[in-house]
Amino acid sequence: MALDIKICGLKTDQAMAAALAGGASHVGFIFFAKSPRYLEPAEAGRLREGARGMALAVAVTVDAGDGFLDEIVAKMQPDMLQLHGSETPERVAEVKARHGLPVIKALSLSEAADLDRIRPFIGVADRFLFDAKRPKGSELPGGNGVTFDWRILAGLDAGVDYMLSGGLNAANIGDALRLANPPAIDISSGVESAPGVKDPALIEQFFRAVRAARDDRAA
Ligand SMILES: O=C(O)c1ccccc1NCC(=O)[C@H](O)[C@H](O)COP(=O)(O)O
Repeated sequence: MALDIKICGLKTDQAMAAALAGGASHVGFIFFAKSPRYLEPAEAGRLREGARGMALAVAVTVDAGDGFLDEIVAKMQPDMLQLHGSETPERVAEVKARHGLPVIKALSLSEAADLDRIRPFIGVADRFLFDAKRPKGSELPGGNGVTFDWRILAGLDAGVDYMLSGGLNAANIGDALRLANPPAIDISSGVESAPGVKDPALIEQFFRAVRAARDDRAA
């Protein structure tokens, strides 16, 4: 089974080049002003050009209004939108209809009961991104480098398409793939040398770890 890999929070040509060289299927850009990964839509538009035809460009927003979404779509031309706030199923449907783009809905999980929150979005969101809950004191809904108990995904209805996210890195990706067997994975701070600073060497190391884990499973 193919594994989609999203490298999120890209800000530089060097990090983009490393993500594409490793085989990223998705590249993500953050439009949340408090994030150290924030990019202006026009700059994200410039960077995403380098990925055209190689990886899908994802615009990550948090409870964004129509005006900001319109600007992002016009200046960046994303292939997908990731809604990473407290958007309702109705808002997800509205955003999809307004922009005609597939939507990834991010949901934070910490216990099996949280899986119930997925149900109202089924048939509305095109894909889910399951992340950890934000730690106390963090202003960021994502990009916190925190994992959740991947074993709760065993209770997920078959056929729910999702990206496993939250605190992944080269050291734990083997366990994550073994325990959850996700169709897609997403990583941000695990390939950074400091908040918001992607490290091409860490990106390369992550892809190597993914390949090694998959080779082990195939053997
Ligand atoms: O990364 C951010 O700064 C961010 C800020 C606001 C909303 C979402 C954000 N990130 C979204 C992502 O898809 C991250 O890749 C995801 O949360 C995992 O991050 P990490 O735990 O650092 O790998």
